[in-house]
This record gives sequence, C-alpha cells and structure tokens, in this order.
Amino acid sequence: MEQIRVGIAGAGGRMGRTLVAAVHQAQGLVVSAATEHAGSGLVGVDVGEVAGIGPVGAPIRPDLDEVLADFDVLIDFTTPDATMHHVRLCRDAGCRMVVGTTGLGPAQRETLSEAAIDTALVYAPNMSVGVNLCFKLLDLAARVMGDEVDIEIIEAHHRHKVDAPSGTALRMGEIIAAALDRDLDAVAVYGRQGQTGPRERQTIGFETIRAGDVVGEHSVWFAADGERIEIAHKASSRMTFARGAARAARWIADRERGQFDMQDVLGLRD
Ligand SMILES: NC(=O)C1=CN([C@@H]2O[C@H](COP(=O)(O)OP(=O)(O)OC[C@H]3O[C@@H](n4cnc5c(N)ncnc54)[C@H](OP(=O)(O)O)[C@@H]3O)[C@@H](O)[C@H]2O)C=CC1
Ligand SMILES: O=C(O)C1=N[C@H](C(=O)O)C[C@H](O)C1
Repeated sequence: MEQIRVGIAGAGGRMGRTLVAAVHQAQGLVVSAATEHAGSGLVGVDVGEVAGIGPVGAPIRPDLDEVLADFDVLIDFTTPDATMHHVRLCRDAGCRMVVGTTGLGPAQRETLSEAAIDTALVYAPNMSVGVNLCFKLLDLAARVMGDEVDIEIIEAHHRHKVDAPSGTALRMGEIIAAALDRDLDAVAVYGRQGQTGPRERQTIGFETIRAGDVVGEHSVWFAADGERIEIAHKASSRMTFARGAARAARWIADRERGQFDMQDVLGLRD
C-alpha cells in the first residue's frame, strides 16, 4: 500500500512536535514536509530531530508554498492567520487539510467552508475520541434535561493558551444551544463579576481557567434543584489530539472535496 505523505505546519509548536511523532508512528502515513514561521530558528533543521524521534529527511521550511508538491495532506495546528494563509495555498493546490487551530472568527470559518468547495478538509476544535464522545453525550443531556437545569461550561488550559474560551468549550456551547433551539450569541455569558442579578435559566455560562501546564480539561454542568449531572473530559497528553489528527489525515486523504469534522471521521454523525 502506498504511504500517505503528511505535511505538518507549525512543526516546532507544542502540538506540531507531538503531531510529527504521532504521524511517524501511524501506519500508512509518513512525515514528508514541515513548516515554521519565517523567523524561526528551527528553519532548516530536520523535523524529526525537532520532535525528538531522530531524522526523517524533512527539513523545516519557512513557507508552505515551497513544499506544496511534497505532501498529500497538511495537518495545521498553528494560529488563525497562519491557517488562513495555508488554507488559501492548499485550496489552490488541491491539497487535503486537517485543521485543529482554534480561535477562528466567523469570516475565517467562512474561508474554510469556501475552501471545501475545491478540496477536502477536516476542521475540529478537538480531535480526541473522548471529547467527541462527550459531544454526543452533551446533545443527549441537553435534550433530556436542558430546559429544567442551569448549564455551565468550565474549561482549564495551560498558561500559554492565547484564545478563550477554548474552541472545544465553544463547540460544546453550540451543540447544547442547537439541541435546545437557543441562539448561542444571545444566551452566552462569559464569566461573571459584580452585581450580576440572579441567573436567568436560558443562559449558558462559560468559565475559563488558565494555569500551569494543564493540557486541557472541560466540564459541563447541568444543575437542577436536588441533582446535578457533570459531563467531563480531562486530557493528560497532547498525544490524544495528535493521534486523532493522524486518523483524520488517513480518512481525508482519498476524499475529493467537502468540509468534515471528527464526528465524520469517527463515524459518530447521526
Ligand atoms: N483541535 C485540537 O484537537 C487541538 C487544537 N489545538 C490548537 O492548536 C493551535 C496550536 O496550539 P499549540 O501547539 O499549543 O501552540 P504553539 O504556539 O505551541 O504552536 C503553534 C506553532 O505555529 C507556529 N507558527 C506561527 N505562525 C506560523 C506560520 N505562518 N507558519 C508556520 N508555523 C507558524 C508557531 O511558531 P512561533 O511560536 O515561533 O510563533 C508555533 O510553533 C491552537 O490554536 C490550539 O488551540 C491544540 C491542541 C488540540
Ligand atoms: O490550546 C490547547 O492546548 C488546546 N486547544 C483546544 C481548544 O481550544 O479547545 C483543544 C484542547 O483542549 C487543547
């Protein structure tokens, strides 16, 4: 069987290094290209050395357009601006993508959707199997209990994380709001301070913690008088996200076009 060639954008980052190791370990995939931003001291260094797995024959390049012919699928966990640049290049070149970058605004999400007219991509704020199972459980819990409970989404991440709430927390909010036929923009409350008044039932609260080296934790409360359901997920290693991304790369490689997420990759779509 022919190997699927995978490019890693932002290969020197926390996720980038983990992705290189995960793709290297995955059957049927090979790390064939890697990028970092142009000013990075890692440009020119073999990406396998950067990831601590020994040389793999792919030096880190300063721009994706130099290596567009060297991969079949790009995995991109970088920044919103970098991802937009990569999406435009991959769309023009017909390369498949797996995008994990969070913090995208509405116009940037629209750019992703438009790229899917010409190429195939997976975009998901969380690639772990456990979180994607939690998404299904949240939909069920909201449908069964949603109108009789107060719903709060609490997330914790490491001190380096630059966007809040996390992409996962926002997706959780979207799933719950859709299940309850609520408009998330109208009902979301991001943190509380001062004279807030009593809680309104329809609101969906988001609480953010940034501290230390927490990999990623999400907990959703469905709180009634007399009982509370908590649906929680704790990631203790970035490898859980990276293995999911490698699985998505294998899944998307032979698709022509369209936007998908991990529910599609994992066969969880209704
Ligand atoms: N979907 C999921 O399952 C997950 C998503 N994420 C998301 O992934 C993203 C990255 O997270 P993390 O790895 O912790 O962040 P890091 O800051 O560690 O990594 C991002 C990397 O991208 C690099 N970069 C910036 N601009 C460019 C560019 N133009 N071309 C190539 N590389 C570039 C950065 O370089 P430099 O630092 O030198 O600027 C950095 O090395 C975040 O949005 C995070 O929320 C994280 C975990 C799981
Ligand atoms: O930045 C991170 O680290 C993570 N980001 C993702 C998010 O914003 O949801 C997923 C994961 O929790 C780790």
